[in-house]
Amino acid sequence: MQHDKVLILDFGSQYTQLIARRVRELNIYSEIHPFNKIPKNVSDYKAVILSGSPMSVRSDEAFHPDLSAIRTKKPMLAVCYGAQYLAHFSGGEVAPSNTREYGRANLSFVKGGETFFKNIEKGSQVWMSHSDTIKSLPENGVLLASTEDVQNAAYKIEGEETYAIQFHPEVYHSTDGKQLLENFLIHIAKVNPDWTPDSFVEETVDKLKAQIGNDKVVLGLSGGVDSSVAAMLLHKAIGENLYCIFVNNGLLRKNEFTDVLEQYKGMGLNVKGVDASARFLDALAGLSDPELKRKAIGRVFIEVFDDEAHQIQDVKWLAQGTIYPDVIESVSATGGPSATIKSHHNVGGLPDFMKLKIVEPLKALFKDEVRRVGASMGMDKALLGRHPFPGPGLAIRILGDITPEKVRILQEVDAVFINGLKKAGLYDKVWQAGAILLPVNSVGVMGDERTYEKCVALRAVESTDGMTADWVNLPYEFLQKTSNDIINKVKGVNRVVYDISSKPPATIEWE
Ligand SMILES: Nc1ncnc2c1ncn2[C@@H]1O[C@H](COP(=O)(O)OP(=O)(O)OP(=O)(O)O)[C@@H](O)[C@H]1O
Ligand SMILES: O=c1[nH]c(=O)c2[nH+]cn([C@@H]3O[C@H](COP(=O)(O)O)[C@@H](O)[C@H]3O)c2[nH]1
Ligand SMILES: NC(=O)CC[C@H](N)C(=O)O
Ligand SMILES: [Mg+2]
Repeated sequence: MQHDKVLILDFGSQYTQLIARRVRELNIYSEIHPFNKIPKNVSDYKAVILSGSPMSVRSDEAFHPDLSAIRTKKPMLAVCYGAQYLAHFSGGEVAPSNTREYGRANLSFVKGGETFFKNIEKGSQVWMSHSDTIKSLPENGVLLASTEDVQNAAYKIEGEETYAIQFHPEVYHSTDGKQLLENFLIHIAKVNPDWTPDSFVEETVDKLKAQIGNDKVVLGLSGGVDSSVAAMLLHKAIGENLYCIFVNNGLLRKNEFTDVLEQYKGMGLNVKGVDASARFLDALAGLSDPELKRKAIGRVFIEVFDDEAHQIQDVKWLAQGTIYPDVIESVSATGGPSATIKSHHNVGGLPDFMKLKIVEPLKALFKDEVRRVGASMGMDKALLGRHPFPGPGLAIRILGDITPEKVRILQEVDAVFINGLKKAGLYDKVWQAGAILLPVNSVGVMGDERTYEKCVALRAVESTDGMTADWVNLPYEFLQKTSNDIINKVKGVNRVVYDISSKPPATIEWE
């Protein structure tokens, strides 16, 4: 059966895959292509979406593809850079904006009677991430919506099925984003929502069987959602030939090594715990640059997996629970032009000395999709509900260099915070939480004595996919009690602060 297809042209936005994923939620099939490789058969697509970009249209190197095969021939939706692009090169004006426009905004004006804004009202929350702004609309531009700071937040071109928006409908925090995509794709472009993906589990297990055959696979298992779901998929595909390795990198949460090993009992998986704390801490000694720390950790992980693979013998594959956000923030996914934000420890390829091939069955999915895949395999709710915890662990929450004493302090602080959330019934209302040890000492007074001790920050965010996030409005009473508990129980800390930054412009982790 032939499905209607949507073409997404990638200008390197962090969110391009998120556009594809929102489209997928509407049961519509889409393909992402780099902006400079527009497919020849454009007529096969029912609609085109232009993504955002780290590039500025005002730059000499601005991405400037020839869209004549698309414009006026196909319904087109231009997002952020796309919207600026249409304005800048067609008689409008784009300029650097006076104030930085990142994060939440609300529509203060919505033109009535427009299918594009069907079921979306004035006041609707939209998410911004840009530093250029559209000063004047292109030729035949008609204003469709504004926010308080952005006059030209949405426009269409009269006489065409061309729409442009400055905000990002693909991110979860644009509350009517999905509705807007539905309005454009289904009601304007008349795309048939007939693409229900075949059961991901069934399809993936078949693919894994064909790919791996009778080979042996080593899998990095972390206790987290992604690697556990990847392990279950591989277990279904290759059974006994899957060897799971859980590494203690010395940067786990308090008691996590034993707790996690305990949790896997009874799941039918073959799991081995490897304590490599000393190796990791040695590799990190003296490093304080975030990227150098991440790369050192990535390297030691691979060394440990490699050693284990040699012991098992004849291992051909290394499996990881890598998911899409790990990939997009580390490298440019479609060979396109996105910026590296931070190097996730599990991405970036294998060193030459290691001969294992990589298998990553969840690489195209987002966290909440992974959770749904896990649920469809009947996995434990508590495991699936666990907050994400980064592979480099506390190393990227101890700003600056790492010492065993700093790890101890942060493990204690983190345990007070996380156990407190659980006790207060708040854990499941938060997407991810943790504590950060700042490289700052401040003066305090305890029992009439002067102290000069560490400051910790608490971070709790809500998100669906980790790509955008907002800080959680934790009750004051809870923050008050947690702060007291931390300062009273954890020696070496005399000050607690709460992080109130959204992503973007901040990230969830501090490094
Ligand atoms: N301590 C560890 N031991 C072995 N492998 C690990 C460890 N930590 C991370 N990994 C590997 O790195 C991958 C990425 O880690 P990441 O934290 O993003 O995912 P996760 O731990 O599976 O899930 P979650 O995001 O819910 O914590 C994991 O899927 C796993 O393959
Ligand atoms: O396995 C991982 N290896 C990493 O190197 C890494 N860096 C960030 N994260 C997790 O990714 C999500 C987004 O984090 P950021 O907003 O800090 O980029 C959050 O859930 C982070 O905890 C990592 N996970
Ligand atoms: N997210 C985007 O597409 C940003 C576009 C452009 N780089 C800006 O900063 O305005
Ligand atoms: Mg993890």
